Amino acid sequence: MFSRLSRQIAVRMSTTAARAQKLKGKVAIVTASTEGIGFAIARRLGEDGAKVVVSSRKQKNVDKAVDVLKKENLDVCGIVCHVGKKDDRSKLIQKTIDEYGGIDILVSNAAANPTMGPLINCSEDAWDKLFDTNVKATFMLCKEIVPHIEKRGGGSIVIVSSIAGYVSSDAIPAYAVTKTALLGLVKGLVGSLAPKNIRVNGIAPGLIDTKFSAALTGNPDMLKMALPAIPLHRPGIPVECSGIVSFLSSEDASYITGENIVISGGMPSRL
Ligand SMILES: NC(=O)c1ccc[n+]([C@@H]2O[C@H](COP(=O)([O-])OP(=O)(O)OC[C@H]3O[C@@H](n4cnc5c(N)ncnc54)[C@H](O)[C@@H]3O)[C@@H](O)[C@H]2O)c1
Repeated sequence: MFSRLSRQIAVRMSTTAARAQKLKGKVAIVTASTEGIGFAIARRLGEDGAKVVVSSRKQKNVDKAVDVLKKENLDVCGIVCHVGKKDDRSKLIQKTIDEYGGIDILVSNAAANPTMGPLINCSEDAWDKLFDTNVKATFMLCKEIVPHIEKRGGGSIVIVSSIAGYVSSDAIPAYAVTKTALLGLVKGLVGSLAPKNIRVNGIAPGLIDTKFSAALTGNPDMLKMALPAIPLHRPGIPVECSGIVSFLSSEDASYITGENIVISGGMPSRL
């Protein structure tokens, strides 16, 4: 039985054409994908052959991102989705089914960061907002999408956490705690999703030049202080987080589940 499975996998993986469009026929949802890391991931999954549903909280940002990607001849559509709102999540799933007939890949990328400063000063409201958006919404979206991936015979989930989930952060420690929780969510989901042939992995970006990190990357003095901790001595750019997500979502990663991959220019990660 296993040798037949090995042969099937080898055949699927050895075709050069299949590798060039390794996500052909797959349908992907990427949350918070109208800019930054999410947009780069949506573009890469589209370039690798997937049909992609982009989303974020504002219609005008969704329209703009869809327009840009369509002009690149990618098969995309979009819808507004605030991941913390159940109704928005349901509409995102329904839109994907209506447009593309199923779901194979989920990339959960949305995150909020409403607070800075010492953890002990974090207000209850900020704590709730962080955990609702970053942790609860991620879990609920996985839970709601899993039956659809299962109907397709299996697929992949990638959860975007952060290097801050490993090393915490003096500046944004409460956000860092939510990202540590996501590292655990990846590990925790493996057991219940493996029997459904759904793999779940995570990426943990380091300092990536986006709006999210602009307070640091856009401030030369702060950036100068941050760079010595990064062996590659520069911030990353969003596209540098995209190839690994395509890989993890593809058959090339068919025996990889429960892993969190750090993309940090060499910044050490440990728990
Ligand atoms: N930029 C970095 O240095 C860095 C480092 C580690 C991890 N990350 C993570 O990468 C992911 C993407 O961040 P980015 O750097 O591309 O920033 P970004 O600001 O470009 O994107 C963040 C996105 O999240 C969206 N968002 C926030 N709350 C949302 C909600 N409730 N529903 C839907 N969308 C929501 C925003 O609209 C925005 O599009 C986040 O999970 C972030 O935590 C970023």
